[in-house]
Amino acid sequence: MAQAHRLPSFLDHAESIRRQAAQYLFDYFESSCEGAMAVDGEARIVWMNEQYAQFLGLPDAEWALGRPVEEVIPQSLMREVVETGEPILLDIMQHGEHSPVVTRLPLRDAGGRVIGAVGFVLFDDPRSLQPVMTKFTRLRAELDAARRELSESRRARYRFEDFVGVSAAATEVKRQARRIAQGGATVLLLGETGTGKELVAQAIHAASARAGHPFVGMNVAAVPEGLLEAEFFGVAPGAYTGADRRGRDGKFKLAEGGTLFLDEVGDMPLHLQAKLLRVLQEQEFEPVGSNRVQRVDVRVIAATSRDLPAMVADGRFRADLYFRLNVLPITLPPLRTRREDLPALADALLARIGERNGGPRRSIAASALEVLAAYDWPGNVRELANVLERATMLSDRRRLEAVDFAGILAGAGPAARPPAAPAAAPAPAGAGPLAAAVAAAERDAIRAALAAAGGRKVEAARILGISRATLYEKLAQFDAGDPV
Ligand SMILES: Nc1ncnc2c1ncn2[C@@H]1O[C@H](COP(=O)(O)OP(=O)(O)OP(=O)(O)O)[C@@H](O)[C@H]1O
Repeated sequence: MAQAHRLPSFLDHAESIRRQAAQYLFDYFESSCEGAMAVDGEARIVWMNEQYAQFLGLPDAEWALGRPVEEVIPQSLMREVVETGEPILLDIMQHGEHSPVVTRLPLRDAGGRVIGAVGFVLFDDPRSLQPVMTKFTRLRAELDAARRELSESRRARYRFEDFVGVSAAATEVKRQARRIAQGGATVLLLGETGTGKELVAQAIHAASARAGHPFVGMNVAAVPEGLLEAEFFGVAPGAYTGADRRGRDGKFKLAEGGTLFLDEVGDMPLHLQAKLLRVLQEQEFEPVGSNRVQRVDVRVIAATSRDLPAMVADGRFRADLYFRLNVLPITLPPLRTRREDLPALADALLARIGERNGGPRRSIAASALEVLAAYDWPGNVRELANVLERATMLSDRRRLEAVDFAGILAGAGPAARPPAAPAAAPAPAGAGPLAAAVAAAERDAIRAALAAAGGRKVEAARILGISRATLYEKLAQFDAGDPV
């Protein structure tokens, strides 16, 4: 029974169904479309239905038989189909006032030789295709916009002028970074969270010979470990099923010719450290699921808030990779060791906030700066920007006073408490819409956790009971200026 499909009677039966299907399909097409015709191997018309004859304005279909196709339809491409043996599946043919949508297929004999062609007029007007065309045009516009946005996001946003600081430590960072920008060597940026490592990385790229090429950033700690290798090196076509089956480029490929910023490189799993070392040394790698070596020309700027030498000593970070990365280290000083930068930073950040949110340009009073100077800033400049943004949202004063920071820095410890306010007591920190209060509470919790963890994000995430990735997401939202 299992072999029934090999029996001659079954094969006859199958062939008869196939023939009926072919006939039915042809009849259906012929009657439902606007016109149909066939030509022989010399492109002479051998058949045409009456609808088509009428459409073309001929006396009748028989009149066309035996004539070269161009004599009846001057712009026909049926001869091309016969000569090339290639179908023209969808085309718009100009015929007088009409622009019918047509399809043309070669006809072959049992030996595969082209013996003619058949053509159908699918619609007499391409407007019938309008819904499809509208959708196509919209999708293409969306794709173009997404591509533009992507290339925009691969451009460095910051330059050295954006790195604010007059202290000796800040000036030294800028001097070193400017010098390093000229060469092409790997750079290692060290410093606590929010000290400006990414800003400096972008500035180095923008001042380097690679400025015209992409700047691609990647936060190693924010990507789940299982996805890191694909994220870095890409995936070969066919390596995965589903959405990734066609393969995709990794960050190294995307950064070709430019700079790859690897944030939190200390969080890189050991097995990938070897692959990273190879790219740094040989400028080559293999995508996931491929053994074809790809070459890249990418400058790597790595950053970490971790103590890499201690990690090397513990065996959690490869010594050879550390030495390879540590050729040109730059340490960004924490904000609490350069409080003299606070006035200039507050000024620049208030200008940035004003530009983004609109409204009057705010300034900051000396009394308020005193309050800020007394605080420890575990989240460094990022935290300062967040605190200033909240103060501008909670206060209408154009010149922010100490009292405007009272509720905001209250959770930050006695050192940060402002002197007793002479003016009316400020509104409680939570007054306002619920979403804003929840967001503010979230920020306070994150700030407190970062303070307790001495600025180490992995530890702060543990205290908060959230994943590292979630913490990074929230910090990024704060950077993006999500209202709180
Ligand atoms: N010296 C500075 N002048 C002006 N803005 C700064 C400075 N340093 C940091 N910032 C701002 O602070 C925010 C955080 O900076 P950045 O993301 O570069 O820090 P990071 O050290 O890379 O932090 P993380 O380690 O958490 O990724 C950004 O909005 C950045 O523009």
